[in-house]
Amino acid sequence: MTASADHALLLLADLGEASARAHTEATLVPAVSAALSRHLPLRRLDLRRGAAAPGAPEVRRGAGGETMAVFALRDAEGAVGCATMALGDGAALDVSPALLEAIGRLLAVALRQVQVLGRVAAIARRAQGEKRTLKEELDRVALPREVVAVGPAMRAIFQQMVPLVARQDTTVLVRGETGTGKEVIARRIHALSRRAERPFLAVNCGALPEGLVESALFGHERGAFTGAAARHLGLFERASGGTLLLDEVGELPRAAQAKLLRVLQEGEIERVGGEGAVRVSVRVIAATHRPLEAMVASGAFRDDLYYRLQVFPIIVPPLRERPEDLEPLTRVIVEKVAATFGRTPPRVSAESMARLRAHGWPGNVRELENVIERSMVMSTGDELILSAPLSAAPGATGRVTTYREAAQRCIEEALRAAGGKIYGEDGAAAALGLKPTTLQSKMRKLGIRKGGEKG
Ligand SMILES: Nc1ncnc2c1ncn2[C@@H]1O[C@H](COP(=O)(O)OP(=O)(O)OP(=O)(O)O)[C@@H](O)[C@H]1O
Repeated sequence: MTASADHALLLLADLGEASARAHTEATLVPAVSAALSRHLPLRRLDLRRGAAAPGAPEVRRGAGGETMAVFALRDAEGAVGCATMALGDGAALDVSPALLEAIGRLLAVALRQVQVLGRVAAIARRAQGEKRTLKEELDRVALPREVVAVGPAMRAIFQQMVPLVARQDTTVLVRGETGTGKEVIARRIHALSRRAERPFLAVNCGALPEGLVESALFGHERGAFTGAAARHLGLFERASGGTLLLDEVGELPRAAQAKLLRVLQEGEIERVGGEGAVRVSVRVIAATHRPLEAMVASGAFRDDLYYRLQVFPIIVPPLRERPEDLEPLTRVIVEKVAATFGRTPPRVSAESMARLRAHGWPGNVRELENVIERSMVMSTGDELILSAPLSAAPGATGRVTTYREAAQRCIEEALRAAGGKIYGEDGAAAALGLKPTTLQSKMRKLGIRKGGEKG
């Protein structure tokens, strides 16, 4: 008995439909097995990609009375593999070589199709993965909303230099006037570095009392000096694995400079009163607004340390040299201050912006923050009324909030103007209207050294 033409057509139609629905090899075999079972006493179906098949379909009796039909999976493009069907009793009579060949063609097409679909799915998965990685990378390097870098100089710093240097452990020297955003840059480098999960610590070297500089940075052992009641870990050890910002690095006394050089070169510190070296892994970012070259020339700053720090300098331009940043900075700061006041951000009129543009900003972004904060306190409506004058005092950085800071700044400026000289008619004491000894005592209390060296 031969399968009727109708029966064969129905079988092939069912098989074609079932295979078209399968998208993976794993779902193809059960789907086509189910379709075949509706027309034949199918016990097992085995599809083997790449396996050699007989030239013409073979039908033979297998062990246990089964009928085994072995035929090639071949389509217009060539051979794909081999199929074996185990059929129940008497089926042999129902499967003609022509029907087996037709089944073999349909299955070959189906196998090629799931193979292509598999490849497409893999490509899509990879593309998805790449898109995610790319997006993660973009998110990672994208600036947080509150950091403004619109002008070309700041864009180059935040989009090119910072991501580049963040990947390595290089020492970075950030130079720029006070309040330009040196610490913002240092934090960004840390955030994009492999140390991001470890601490970021910042210290203003100029604010450390001279006698305590080394202990603050490198720590001390118990009993290292009077008052050292217990072992104290310095900033280098506390920043372990992370980043340490040494702000106003030019203010470090020479002895501390030598120790800093050792950390940078050998990755080792020695606690004050300690006997051995302690290994530390800390990325150092130094910052300064001082002309380090002049300090090297005068001997106040070690030249070897200077060259070690200069490996990757980042120069931050003052706010007056990046007018493109002023308006977005104003907007961001107005929003930030409004949020802390729990208010809706007021509007900044064109006239106010013009006034802000005309200002010189000696205290840079910090001064702008201060001006906006002060103006916000005074303007209660929905428009920002700028304080007049803009800054509390010409040249003020806008950050001076305590007597200590004001006094420090005042003395530092007088010392700078007098070239570090305290005594004499052209000395800082005379300029401040103080007795030299009074000035010296104030300097000691405030931790100020003359001209950044030992005072
Ligand atoms: N690009 C910027 N976008 C937004 N805010 C900024 C930006 N630059 C600086 N600021 C803000 O200005 C203030 C001063 O910045 P920062 O402390 O980084 O300056 P600095 O150069 O380190 O100052 P100093 O020389 O006094 O140490 C901070 O409150 C900071 O958030």
